[in-house]
Amino acid sequence: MLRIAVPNKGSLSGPAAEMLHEAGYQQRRETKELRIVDPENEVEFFYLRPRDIAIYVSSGRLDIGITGRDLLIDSGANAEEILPLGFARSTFRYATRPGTANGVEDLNGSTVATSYEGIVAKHLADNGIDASVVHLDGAVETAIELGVAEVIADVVETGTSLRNAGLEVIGEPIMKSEAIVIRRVGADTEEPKVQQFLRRLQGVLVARTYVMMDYDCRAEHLEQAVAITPGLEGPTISPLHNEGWVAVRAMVPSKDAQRIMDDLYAIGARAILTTAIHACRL
Ligand SMILES: Nc1ncnc2c1ncn2[C@@H]1O[C@H](COP(=O)(O)OP(=O)(O)OP(=O)(O)O)[C@@H](O)[C@H]1O
Ligand SMILES: O=P(O)(O)OC[C@H]1O[C@H](OP(=O)(O)OP(=O)(O)O)[C@H](O)[C@@H]1O
Ligand SMILES: [Mg+2]
Repeated sequence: MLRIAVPNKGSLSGPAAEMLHEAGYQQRRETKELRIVDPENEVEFFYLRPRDIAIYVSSGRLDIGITGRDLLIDSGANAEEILPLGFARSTFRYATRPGTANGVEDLNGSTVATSYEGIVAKHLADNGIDASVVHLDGAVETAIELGVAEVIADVVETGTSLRNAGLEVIGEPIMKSEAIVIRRVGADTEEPKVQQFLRRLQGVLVARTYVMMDYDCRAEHLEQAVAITPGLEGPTISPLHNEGWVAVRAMVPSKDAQRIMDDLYAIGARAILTTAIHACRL
C-alpha cells in the first residue's frame, strides 16, 4: 500500500484533493478525517499540516507527500521535489514601508518577521546580512504597523495583502514556489506504485494544459499545417472522402489554441475544432 501525505488545511489542501480526485483516487468526505484507505488503488492518504509533510516524508514512514516548495525548503528536511504540480503558485519576498529599502543589502541591523525562518535566515546569511528574525505564525503583514519588525518576508501571490497593509516589496523574489510532490532523499522512485501515482498526476497536468485539435486541410498545405500543430509525438493524419483533403488531429497547449486556430484558418484549414482532454497517459 502506497502511503501519501496530503495537506489537510490552507491554500494547498483544496487544489491537492481536487487533483487527486481527477487522478481517480478516493478522497476524504469530511475535513475531520485524518486518513483514508483507497483499497482499489492500493493507496492510503494521510491528511497532515502542510508544514509537517516534509518531516513525515523524510522520516521514511510515508512514501510521498504533496506540499509547497517553500515549505519543503524552509523545513530543511531530508526530502526532495520529484514533480511540480502547477497550483498554489507564489513568490516569497521581503516587504516594508515604501521608501525604506531597495534590496536585501539595505536590511543590515533590521528585524524581519516571517513564518519561514529557515528560508529567511539562510537568505540573509548567504547575502552577508546581519539582521534578526522574528517568527510569527501568520498575518505577518501587520507586524510592521504594530512595531514587531521593520521588514517582513512572506508569500506573495496577487500582492493584495501587501497593498492593504501599505507595504512594498523589496528587491527580487527570494524564491518562487508552487505545490510539489516530494519523496525522501534516496528513496526508490522506480517502485511501480510510485511510478503509477506520478503518471496519473502527470496525466491530470497534461489534461489541464492541452486540448485536442481537429481540422481539415488541403493535402498540399499539410506540411505547413503540421508545422503549426506538431503535436506531442506527431499529429494523426487521416484521409478525407473529398479528394485532395486530409483530416489532422493533434494536441495543442490550451493557452495557444485560439492563435493556432487563426494560423490554421489563414493557410486554408477548415472545420477546426478543439475538445477538452479529460484524462491521459503520455
Ligand atoms: N495566497 C496564496 N497563494 C498561493 N499560494 C499560497 C498562498 N498562501 C499560501 N500559499 C502557499 O501555501 C503553502 C502554505 O500553506 P499553509 O497551510 O501553511 O498556509 P496558508 O495556505 O497560508 O493557510 P493558512 O495560513 O490559512 O493556514 C505554501 O506553499 C505557500 O506558498
Ligand atoms: O499576495 P496575496 O494574493 O495577498 O496572497 C498572499 C497572502 O496569502 C497568505 O496569507 P493567508 O491569507 O493564508 O493568511 P496568513 O498570513 O495568516 O497565512 C500569505 O501569507 C499572504 O499573506
Ligand atoms: Mg497563510
